[in-house]
Amino acid sequence: DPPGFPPGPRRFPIIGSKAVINYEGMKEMQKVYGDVFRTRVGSCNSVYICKYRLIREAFNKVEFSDRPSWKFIDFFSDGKEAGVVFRNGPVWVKLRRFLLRHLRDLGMGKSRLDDAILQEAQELVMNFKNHVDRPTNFPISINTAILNVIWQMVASRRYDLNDKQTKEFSDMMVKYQDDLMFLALPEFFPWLNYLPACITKRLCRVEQLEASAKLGKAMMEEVIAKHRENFDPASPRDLLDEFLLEMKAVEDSSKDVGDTPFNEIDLVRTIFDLFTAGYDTTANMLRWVILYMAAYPRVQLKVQEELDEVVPRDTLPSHQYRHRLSYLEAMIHEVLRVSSIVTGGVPHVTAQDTHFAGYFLPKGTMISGYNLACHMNPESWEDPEVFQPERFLDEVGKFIAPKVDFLPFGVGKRSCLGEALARMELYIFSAAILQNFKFASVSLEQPVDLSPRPISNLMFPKDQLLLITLREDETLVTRLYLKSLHQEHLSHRCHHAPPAGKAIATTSRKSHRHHSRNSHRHHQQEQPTAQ
Ligand code: HEM
Repeated sequence: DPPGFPPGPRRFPIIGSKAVINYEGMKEMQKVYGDVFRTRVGSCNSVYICKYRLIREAFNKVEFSDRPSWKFIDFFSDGKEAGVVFRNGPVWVKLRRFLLRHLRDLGMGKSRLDDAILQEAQELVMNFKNHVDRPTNFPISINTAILNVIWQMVASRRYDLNDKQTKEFSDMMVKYQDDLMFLALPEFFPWLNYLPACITKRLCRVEQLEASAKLGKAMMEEVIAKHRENFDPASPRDLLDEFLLEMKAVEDSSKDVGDTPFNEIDLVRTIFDLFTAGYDTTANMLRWVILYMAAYPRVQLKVQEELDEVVPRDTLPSHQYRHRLSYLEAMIHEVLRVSSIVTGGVPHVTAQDTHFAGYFLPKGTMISGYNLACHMNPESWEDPEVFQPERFLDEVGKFIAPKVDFLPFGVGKRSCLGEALARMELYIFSAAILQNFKFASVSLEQPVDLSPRPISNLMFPKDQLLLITLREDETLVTRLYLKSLHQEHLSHRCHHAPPAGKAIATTSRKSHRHHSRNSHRHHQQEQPTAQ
């Protein structure tokens, strides 16, 4: 390590050092080495920043805003640097600005895209009905709904839930992400390059990746070709049209426009980037929401009571209801916090030699803003391991947006481009399914498994069986049981709650709700019945 480099665990030749693989591992290293430390995988150093203030300070600086120039990342674009996620310099700046502007204009986080998401939510609810009353895995329709929202935004197109091509595409995206990790191996273990080519190829899953990339590219190219056929420069319909418009401007320009992202390769890769960045993340966040609701039935019930109070049962929860659904918003924030789905963020590298937090970081040092450390910081979050949506509510039950130690979408110049879209999707999809369904573990003997399935820097939930039931179909017995459970809970927390049995017989649904809505300030932690 160069002089002044952050400290870290002992390094060994070839393999590197102890790595951060989970929360406990991170905490242990933070305790020994401080908020900024180094690990080493093979021959690559990686610096972890584990304090919110420092992550924000670093990621707001240009010199911390580059991505690693990994050759394997450009596999999809035939080895050419392209797209937005792993792009650096002025071309990245141009492309990021273009995307942000048009995503905003297309209604990201506003009402226009709201309609597209509502349509998908309706389809999702219809599809979930096929999975009720028997143990089921997460319905695959979650993937299709999320894919369709991106397709609508990019190319005004949606696919049927049962469409064969969608299934192929969705499988390909998941497989591509998993396989890509293997292609990364020679980047960290350069000696692999000296093995016979056929062995390295097999080890790095090159053939599988080639097949996935071919399929992905063919689909993108088909969509682009169709768009070109009826492209009207006077009225761009979607992001793809806006991109074609920029490409035309570059072609028509008599001046030298310098390096530009507006060309065919960047177009295909940028669309692919939006899928890789926005599909698995959002789909798995929705799965986390479902799992946490199944594990914490009382939280689920409170979300549903609030929904019943604010949104008419026969109406889908469009964005106009959002500001009145404080508990739902708090629940989503709490799931974002505890799941910390993009745990280590997407890697950055230093663009030049730099000094930071008392250390020297040479150009090209890989930096990870470790958001899980912030999300579990006891200085900001009381009992951080406890799942408690109430922490995001003020004393009158109104949602309060967190100001520090909350960065599921990153922070600074490279922060998530699709944050507003992802938030809108999480809100509408969670509200729509919780309005209609109840989620539970299959049995008390088979509790919900909230331990993550870590894949590189991501924390995805594990596949598992769940029980989905229709809310309208709840038998009177279940309803009474749930009410008594709830009432019992209130009488534990809230001294003025009436005795459980009596409340069922005499309390009207409205006043019952009144108790539950006002009681969250008395609540401590809701114990999961299934955990
Ligand atoms: C719950 C869902 C999502 C989560 C948790 C999430 C999280 C993140 C995080 C942590 C980063 C890295 C920030 C950094 O490097 O400092 C990121 C980058 C990015 N995200 Fe998201 N994201 C989500 C959904 C989406 C969606 C729906 C889209 C768009 C369709 C999207 C597009 C992007 C892009 C393009 C980048 C790279 C930005 C750049 O390098 O300039 N994300 N996201």
